[in-house]
Amino acid sequence: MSAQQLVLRQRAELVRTLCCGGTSEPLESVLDLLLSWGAFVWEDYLNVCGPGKALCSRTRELLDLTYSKGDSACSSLLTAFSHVLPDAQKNNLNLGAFCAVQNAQETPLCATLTLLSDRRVLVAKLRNCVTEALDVLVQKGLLTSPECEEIQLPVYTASQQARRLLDLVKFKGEGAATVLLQFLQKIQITALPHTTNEKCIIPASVADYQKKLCSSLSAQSHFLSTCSGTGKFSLDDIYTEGLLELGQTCSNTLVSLSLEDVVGAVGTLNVEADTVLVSGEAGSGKSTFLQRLHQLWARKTVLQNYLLLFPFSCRKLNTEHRELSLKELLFLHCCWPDGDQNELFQFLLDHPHMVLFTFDGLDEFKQTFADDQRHCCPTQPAKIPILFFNLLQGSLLKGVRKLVTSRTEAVPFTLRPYLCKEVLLKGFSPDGINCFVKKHHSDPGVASRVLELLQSNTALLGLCHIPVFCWIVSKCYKELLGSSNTGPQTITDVYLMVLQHFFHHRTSKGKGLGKSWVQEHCRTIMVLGKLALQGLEHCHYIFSATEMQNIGITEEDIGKGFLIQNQNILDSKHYEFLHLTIQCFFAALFITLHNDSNDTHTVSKLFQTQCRSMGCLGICQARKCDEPGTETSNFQITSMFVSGLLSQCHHSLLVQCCPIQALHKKCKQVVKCVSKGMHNHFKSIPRPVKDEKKSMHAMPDFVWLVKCIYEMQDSELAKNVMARLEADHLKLTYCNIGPLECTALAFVLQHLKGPVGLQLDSNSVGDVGVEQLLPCLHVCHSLYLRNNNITDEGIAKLVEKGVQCEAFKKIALFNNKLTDGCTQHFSYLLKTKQNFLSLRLGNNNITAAGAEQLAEGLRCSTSLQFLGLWGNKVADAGAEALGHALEDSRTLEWLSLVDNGVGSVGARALARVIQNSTTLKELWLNNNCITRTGVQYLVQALEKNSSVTSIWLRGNSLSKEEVEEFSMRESRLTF
Ligand SMILES: Nc1ncnc2c1ncn2[C@@H]1O[C@H](COP(=O)(O)OP(=O)(O)OP(=O)(O)O)[C@@H](O)[C@H]1O
Repeated sequence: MSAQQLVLRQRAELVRTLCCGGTSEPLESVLDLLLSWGAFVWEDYLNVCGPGKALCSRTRELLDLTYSKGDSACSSLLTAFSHVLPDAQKNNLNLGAFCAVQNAQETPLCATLTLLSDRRVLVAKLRNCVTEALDVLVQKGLLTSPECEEIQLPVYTASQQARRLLDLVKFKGEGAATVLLQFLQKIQITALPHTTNEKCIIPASVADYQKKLCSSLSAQSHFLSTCSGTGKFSLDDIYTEGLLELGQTCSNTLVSLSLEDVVGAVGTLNVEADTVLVSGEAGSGKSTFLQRLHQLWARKTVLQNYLLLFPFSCRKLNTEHRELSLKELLFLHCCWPDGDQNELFQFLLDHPHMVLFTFDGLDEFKQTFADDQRHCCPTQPAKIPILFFNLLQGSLLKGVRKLVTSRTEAVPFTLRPYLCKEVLLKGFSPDGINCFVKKHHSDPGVASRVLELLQSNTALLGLCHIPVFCWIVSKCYKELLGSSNTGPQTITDVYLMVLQHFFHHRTSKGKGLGKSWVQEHCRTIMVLGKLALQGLEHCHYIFSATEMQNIGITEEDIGKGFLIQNQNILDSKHYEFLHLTIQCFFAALFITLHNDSNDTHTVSKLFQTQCRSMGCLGICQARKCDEPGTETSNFQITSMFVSGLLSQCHHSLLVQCCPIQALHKKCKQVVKCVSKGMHNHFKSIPRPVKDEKKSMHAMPDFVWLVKCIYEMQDSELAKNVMARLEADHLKLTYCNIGPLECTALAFVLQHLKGPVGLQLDSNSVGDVGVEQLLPCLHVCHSLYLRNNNITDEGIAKLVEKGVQCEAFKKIALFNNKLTDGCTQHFSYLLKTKQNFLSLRLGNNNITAAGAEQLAEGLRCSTSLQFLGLWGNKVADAGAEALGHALEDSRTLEWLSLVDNGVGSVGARALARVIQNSTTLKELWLNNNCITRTGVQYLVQALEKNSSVTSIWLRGNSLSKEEVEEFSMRESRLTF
C-alpha cells in the first residue's frame, strides 16, 4: 500500500494518536522532522501552526497538507511518526517501512540551514539551556532583552521556547545562527536535565537548609506515620516493598520499578511535564511509600540529584486558609530556613532541576484540580489551591520535579496533560505479604501460624495484598488464631475485627469483652461515627478538640485508640482517624445504626450514583460536579461497609445497638439500590454491531456494586442481579482488579445465566486472584488474563478446575510470568479437554523444553484451533517438537511462533504441518532467523496446500533479492 493510502486510511487513528496526550509536543516534533527533511517548507509549518487553532485542527491540517503533497511527503510523515511515537502507540498503527528520507539530505552549507536540518536534535539540546543560550546571544548584541522575555514566556514549554529561539535566530541570519551553534557545540549537553550540575556552587545558606531539611525529614519519617497510634513501628523495621508499575507501559513487559525509577526518567510519556503521579487504591501504601522516599533521601541513600526535597501533605494544605506566596508556602509548610531566605529562594528559582516536591493525597485536597487560573509569579501571594495547581502544571517553578500521590479513581481527567507519567502502586506481592507478616511478628512461631492461616483462607489472603488489610490482619492475629469459625471473608469482617480488637485492648485490665460488646461501646461508636460521617461529607479529615467536644467525644472515647493526634499541626491538638478507611468504617457504622424515623433516605442517598457527583448526602460542594474525588472514593468504601454491616450474618451483633426492624429496612434499601444500580448499568450496554457479540464494558462503578454484593454475602441478590445481564462478553480491562476484586467477581458472576467471555487484561489478578476466580470458571467460555503477573502456580490451579468446566474453551495469557513449568498443565488440558479451542501464551518465558511438553498435549488434541506462542524462546528444537505434534491436526487454523529464535530447521518441521493441513489459514513467523533454505521448505509445502492464506515472514534472515524472488514465487508469503 502506498504511503498516501496509509495516511488516508488511518486518518482517524493518526489524529487520535497525536492528540491523545493533550500536549502539542508530539505534533511539533513531527513538524520538526518534516522541516528538517525538506518535506515541509517554512510556509507549510506556519500554515499548520497558525495561532489559536486547537490541537486536533492542527493535526488534521498537517495530514491534509501532507496528503496533498503526494506520496513522498506522506512517507516522510509516516517516518516522522515512527520516530516520535513511543512503541506502545506505534503498535496500533501501520507506519510502513519508509525510512530512507532523512538520509537523502545533504550536509547543509550554512549555519541557518543547519538550524533547519538538525532541528529536532537542536530542540532537544536547547530545551535544557535556553536561558544560557539567550545570555550569550544578548551579550553579543544579537538579541534584545524584550526578545528574550518574549521567548521565555511561562506559557511555553521548554521545547517550545527552544523552537521559538531557533526560529528567531534563523531570521536574524548567519551571524546569530553561527553563535548559537557554537554555543551548543561547546556545552555538549547530553545528560538529562534531572542530574545535578557538578559545576553548580552551593551557597552556605542552601547547604545549611539542606541539613535542616534532612534532619527534620529523618525525624518525621523514623516511625511509620499512618496507623501509628497503634504501637510504634520504626519504618526501617516494618517497611516492605510494594509493587510499583508503570501506568501505561511502553513495551509489552511488566516492569516493577525501583524507588529511583519512580521519580526518574523511566516510562516518561510527556517530557514537557514535571509531575509524576503515584496512584493506588485506599490503603495500598501511598503515604507509606512517600514516607520511605523521604527517609531514604534524608539519609542520602537515594535521589541525590535532588539537593532539596519539600514534602507536602494535602490534608494539611486543606487547613491553610491564608493567601501565601510560594516562598511562604515552602518555608511555612515544610521547613523554616535559619539563614538568608532570599538567597535560598533565589537558588531554588535558578536551579529548579535540583528540587523535588512531594504532595501526599491529592485526592484528599478539597478542591479538584483545575488549570483555568494562571499564577506564574513566585513572590506574589495567592490562595493555596492556585499555588498548588500552578506548581503541578509547571506555570510556577517550571522544572521542579513533583511527585503526587492519589487514589486511582480520584485522579481528575484535567490533570492528565500535566503528568509526565503515572506509576501504579499495587500493594504487596505474595512475597511481600510473607515479608510483612514476618516483620510484624518478632516471634517466628506466630508469624508462621498467621501465614498458615492466610493460606487456608484465600479470601483473606486476597485482601492482604492491600497493605492496610495486611496490617489489620497482623494486628488482630490473636482474634484470628483464636477464632473457631472460618475467619473473616469480607472487608467488613476485617474491620469489625479491628473494632473488637481495639475495644478489647483498651478496656480496663482484666475485663474482657462480653458478647454484648457492641452494646457496651455503642455510645463511643455513635459519636465517632457521627464525627467520621460529618468529616467525609465535608472532605474533612483533621478535627479540632472543639469540634470533637461539640459532638460529645470524650477523652475516654479518644483513649480507645481510633483517633490519633495529627503530627503536622503543632500549635493546638488536632486529631485524625488512624486511617481514612477507618473513618469510612465509622461513618458506615453510624449510617447503619442511627435510628431516626425522620431519616429514611440516608442509605439510598449514599448509593445514588448521581449523588456522588452532586456531593454525597447533599453536602460535599467544594469539588466540581463532573469530577470524581475522594468523597466518591470514600463514599464508595463507606457504602461497601454499610452493605457488609447490613449483611444477615452481622444482624445478631448490631441488634445490640439498633432495632432489628430498622436493620431489615435498611438492608432492603441497600438491596434495592444495588439492584437498581446494576440494572441501570446493564441498560447502558450498547446494542451489538452486526456480526459482533454483545459486549459490556464494565465501568469502575460496576466493580464497586459487585463488591457491595459480596460484602452483603447475599447469593440471592447476586442471582437476581445476574439474571438480568444479557451480554456475551464482559470487558474489565484496566479496572484495578486485584485478588480481592476477583473474589467478589466470582461470587457474583457464578450466577450468570450462560457462559461469557471474561476479559480481565491489564489488571493485577496474580495467582491468588486466579484461584479466587475459579468459582465462576464454569460460566466463562473464554478467559483473557493478559498482563496480570500470573505464574505457573496459578496455571496449575486454573487447569485443574478448567478441565472440569465444559464451557471453558479459550484462554489468553499474553505477557505474564509463565515458564516451562506451566506447559505440563496445558498439555494435560489439551489431552483431557477435547473441546478446547484457543491457547495463547505469547510473551512469556517458554523454551524448547516447554514446547516439547506442550507438544505431547497437542498431539492428542482434536479441537485446538488457535495456538499463540509469540515472543517466547522455543527455538528450532521447540518448533520441531510443535511441528511434529501438529502434523496430523485436523483443527488448527492459526499458529504464531513470531520472535522465537526459529531457524530453517524449525521451518522444515512447520512445512510438514502446512503440507498435511486442510484447516491451517495463517502461520506467523515474523522476527525469527529463517534463511533461504527454510523458506524453500515452506514454499514447497504451500504447493500442496490450499487452505493457508498467509505466512508472515518479516524480519528473517533473507536478503532483499531473496525476498523479491520468493514474493514472486508465492503470493501467500508476506515479507
Ligand atoms: N510498604 C509498606 N510496608 C509496610 N507497611 C505498609 C506499607 N504500605 C502500607 N503499609 C501499611 O498499610 C497502612 C496504610 O498505608 P497508607 O496509609 O500508606 O495507604 P494509602 O495508600 O496512603 O491509603 P489512603 O489512600 O487511604 O490514604 C500503613 O499504616 C501500614 O500499616
